Amino acid sequence: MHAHEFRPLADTEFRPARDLFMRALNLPPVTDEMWQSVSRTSEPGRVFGGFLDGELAGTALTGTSALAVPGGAEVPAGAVTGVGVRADRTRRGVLTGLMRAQFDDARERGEPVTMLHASEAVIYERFGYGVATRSRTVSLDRFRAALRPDAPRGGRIDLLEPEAARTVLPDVYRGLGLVRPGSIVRGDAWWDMNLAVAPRDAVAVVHYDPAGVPDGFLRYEPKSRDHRFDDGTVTLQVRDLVAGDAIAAAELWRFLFERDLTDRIVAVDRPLDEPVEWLMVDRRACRTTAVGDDLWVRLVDVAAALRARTFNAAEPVLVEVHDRFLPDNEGTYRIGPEEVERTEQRPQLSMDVSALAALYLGDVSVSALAAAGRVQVHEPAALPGADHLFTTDVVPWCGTPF
Ligand SMILES: CC(=O)SCCNC(=O)CCNC(=O)[C@H](O)C(C)(C)COP(=O)(O)OP(=O)(O)OC[C@H]1O[C@@H](n2cnc3c(N)ncnc32)[C@H](O)[C@@H]1OP(=O)(O)O
Repeated sequence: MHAHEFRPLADTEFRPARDLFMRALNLPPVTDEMWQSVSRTSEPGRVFGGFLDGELAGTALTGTSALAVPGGAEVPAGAVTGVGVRADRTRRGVLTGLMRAQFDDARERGEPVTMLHASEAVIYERFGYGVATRSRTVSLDRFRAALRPDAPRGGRIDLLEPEAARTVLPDVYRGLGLVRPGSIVRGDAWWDMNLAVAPRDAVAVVHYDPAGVPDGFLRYEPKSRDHRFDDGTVTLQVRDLVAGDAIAAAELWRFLFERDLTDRIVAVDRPLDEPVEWLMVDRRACRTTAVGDDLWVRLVDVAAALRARTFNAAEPVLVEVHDRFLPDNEGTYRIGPEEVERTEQRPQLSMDVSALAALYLGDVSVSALAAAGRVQVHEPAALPGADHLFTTDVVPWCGTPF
């Protein structure tokens, strides 16, 4: 038996922890130069170490952020990342202890929610996480990708000088506000790291409305193949496109479609309902090549998390929540537009807290989870009302890797 210990790491331990994480992902340790940009993501008190017999065996860190929920509130939320356990120390409960340390810390800080992007889909459900947003990858044939004449038009687009991206883009993102449920606050450390890891040929552009106010931006990287060895096609890889309205979005796509020396545009992490095809003369020039789970959410404090979002007008529904990892969340909740309260009444529905997390931002319906056996229905008449309560008019989307 090993002696387990879990604690926040001291500043001097941040870099060894980062190297351990990189090795767990089969990546090389960070260089001194990279550490300059990455180190700020290690917030004092929020980098956790898991020790076996006194030796660092695993790590996980939380970034301080906030999550937009249905109704528009921004809920304080811990962004969990940097999770890794030494390959020779896995399956000894190190991740389990790190998760518990993170949830305790989130509760102490009054964060009712934690969130992450998962390396594998089978890791986090046991800790109560559920898939709360999904995203798609689109691939566009640039030579067929003309916009329809009735596509929204307006404003102007400016290229950013590479050095200006770090100062301009955070302000533009902040100015837009969190554009959908599922969008998250990007702190300074996030921008430091993301711009530092971008390749040197990365391009950023900003869209301005007719009054000169920035209302959207885009970052992409041209990937060219050398025509002496193969067909020499060039793909623009779009990593970040956030727009405040339909005009900015259409203009940013137009900018991509009109790029010279470009054969293909591939955009990752896009909202499922983004109307790119509807903007195009030839909608088949846009193919969805992947749809995947995006943001995983954990309701660390179920009542506080549910109270932070709005629900549609409908009769309250009585939901029994199972939570093996954080059992003080267990119980029956009356969930309605006016109140979320614990109750001793008999539940109409039962579900694991991971299923409730999947419902939280409106990405999936209660009925769909019931059909999959993830929600147990004791009173079938309650199901349509529960669907209506949780439904949102906007498809949730995160769009921020971390
Ligand atoms: C948010 C992010 O940062 S995502 C990045 C996650 N990191 C990685 O994928 C790096 C490579 N993998 C690793 O470092 C480790 O294998 C981890 C972190 C995934 C798991 O760490 P471990 O210390 O082995 O987990 P731990 O021993 O606490 O396992 C808890 C349970 O989860 C299960 N489990 C853990 N990882 C996996 C997995 N990848 N696939 C299936 N089951 C898993 C264990 O079998 C165990 O089950 P049990 O309780 O029924 O026995």
